[in-house]
Amino acid sequence: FVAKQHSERTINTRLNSNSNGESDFSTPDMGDVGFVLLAGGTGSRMKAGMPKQYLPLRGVPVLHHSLDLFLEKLVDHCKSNNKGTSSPPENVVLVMDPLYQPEYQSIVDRYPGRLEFANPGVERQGSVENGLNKLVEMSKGKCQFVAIHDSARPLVTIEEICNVVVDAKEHGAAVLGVPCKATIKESEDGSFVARTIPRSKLWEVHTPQVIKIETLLKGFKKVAAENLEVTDDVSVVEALGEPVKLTRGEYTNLKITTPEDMDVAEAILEDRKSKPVNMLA
Ligand SMILES: C[C@](O)(CO)[C@H](O)COP(=O)(O)O
Repeated sequence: FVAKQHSERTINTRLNSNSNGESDFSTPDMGDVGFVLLAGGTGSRMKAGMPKQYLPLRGVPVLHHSLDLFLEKLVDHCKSNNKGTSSPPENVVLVMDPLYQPEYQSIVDRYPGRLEFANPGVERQGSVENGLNKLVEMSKGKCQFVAIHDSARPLVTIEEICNVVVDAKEHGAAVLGVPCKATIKESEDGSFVARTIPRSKLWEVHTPQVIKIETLLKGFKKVAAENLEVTDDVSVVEALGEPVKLTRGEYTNLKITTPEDMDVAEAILEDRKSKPVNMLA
């Protein structure tokens, strides 16, 4: 009996639902949230001959996991939760190198008005700007918030997405993250330690990063005018001096960067026994 109870609890924790099959977290209205999926990178650290977002993970390219989540699983989740009070997301922009776009045209055609391409910029911020402009255009101003996600983070969960959207709606901007486990040292020259940053203050941030569109547009202007270097999206909000909520995420939301990350991601998906991504195969 104890073993049965334990295994039921484990399963329910994994699925994040109670015994009635309802989720244990709140599902926000996603009707005014658009998704920008960044898949324009070259993945040079992977040394795989092709960008990491196209490498096979559980039989489908890495980026399909996020596409499937935003276009199918999250939509199903919103429809089946909160008794119809959470409308599903309607707009997804896929930022992708024009070289690869023809290969993905048939997938885009399967979601008319819901999925569109944007071209990458030179840096991350350029790609985000292009994706955001496309989102504003395709949603005809309906989207108030943008959720920016790295296609190299295929393990993000519906619960994490719901939590970060809830926080962004309350605070204007929110980012998924986890407290740092390692001690982080700073170096000026890459050879010697300059200082150690108190670990209790450090968070490793992930994506999606969810931001009010109006704020992000304002932030882009400041970043361009002051030539600021930003490596993530909420930095733009920080530059404006506006608050960014840290939403506690999962350590499993890793960014596939080097070859061993693929093995870890495969193992996590195997452990979750997650539903296969077959609609895009
Ligand atoms: C946004 C990010 O995932 C936060 O950890 C990270 O900064 C992205 O870096 P990338 O070099 O644009 O992949």
